[in-house]
Amino acid sequence: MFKVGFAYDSHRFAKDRKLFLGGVKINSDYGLQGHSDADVLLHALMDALLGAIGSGDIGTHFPDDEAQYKNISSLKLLSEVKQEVEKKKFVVNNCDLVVVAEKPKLKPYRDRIVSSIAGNLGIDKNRINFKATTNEKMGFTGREEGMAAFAVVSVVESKLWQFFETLKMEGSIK
Ligand SMILES: Nc1ccn([C@@H]2O[C@H](COP(=O)(O)O)[C@@H](O)[C@H]2O)c(=O)n1
Ligand SMILES: C[C@@]1(CO)OP(=O)(O)OP(=O)(O)OC[C@H]1O
Repeated sequence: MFKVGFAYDSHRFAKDRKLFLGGVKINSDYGLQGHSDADVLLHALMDALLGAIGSGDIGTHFPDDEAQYKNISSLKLLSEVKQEVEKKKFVVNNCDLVVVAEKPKLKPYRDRIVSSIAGNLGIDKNRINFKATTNEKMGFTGREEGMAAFAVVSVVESKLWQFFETLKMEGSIK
């Protein structure tokens, strides 16, 4: 069985905070406000993964009033979400991710962000697509009050995935 998940997250800019996107430290005068490291991109990705497997959302798994999550790296939370995906016997097929921000320019970080997420999820880099867009100076992102991110993911049942892998090895499919 194939399933898809979709998610949105946003965080307000804050001084004296480091900016992390996809687990990668980004050069910026501002970071993002949050209980965790506020990695808005990983938050959208995790919520999309949890959505795909019917497991709620990050706020339920990692409550923002629990001290253990204070300033936690969202990469650690992503590892837990990955375990949840495996527990439900699914494999991540692909992720399409977008950050909405006027600045900083994120294109130069694309490869690092993709590698970071692929490494954490243990999947091929070609299964992840990252992009960034401005909001053409409109709305809260346009006014540079914060950043937003969207994520779409697809997951495949592990057994079906193994079946496809066998077909690939036999050369029956690409
Ligand atoms: N924070 C951002 C925003 C955009 N980009 C890149 O610029 C391209 C054009 O963006 P528009 O919002 O004007 O469509 C976009 O496709 C990205 O390649 C970026 O790197 N960082
Ligand atoms: C990531 C968590 C962890 O406590 O905290 P925040 O960084 O505040 O992020 P948000 O997306 O507002 O809420 C989800 C929480 O699970």
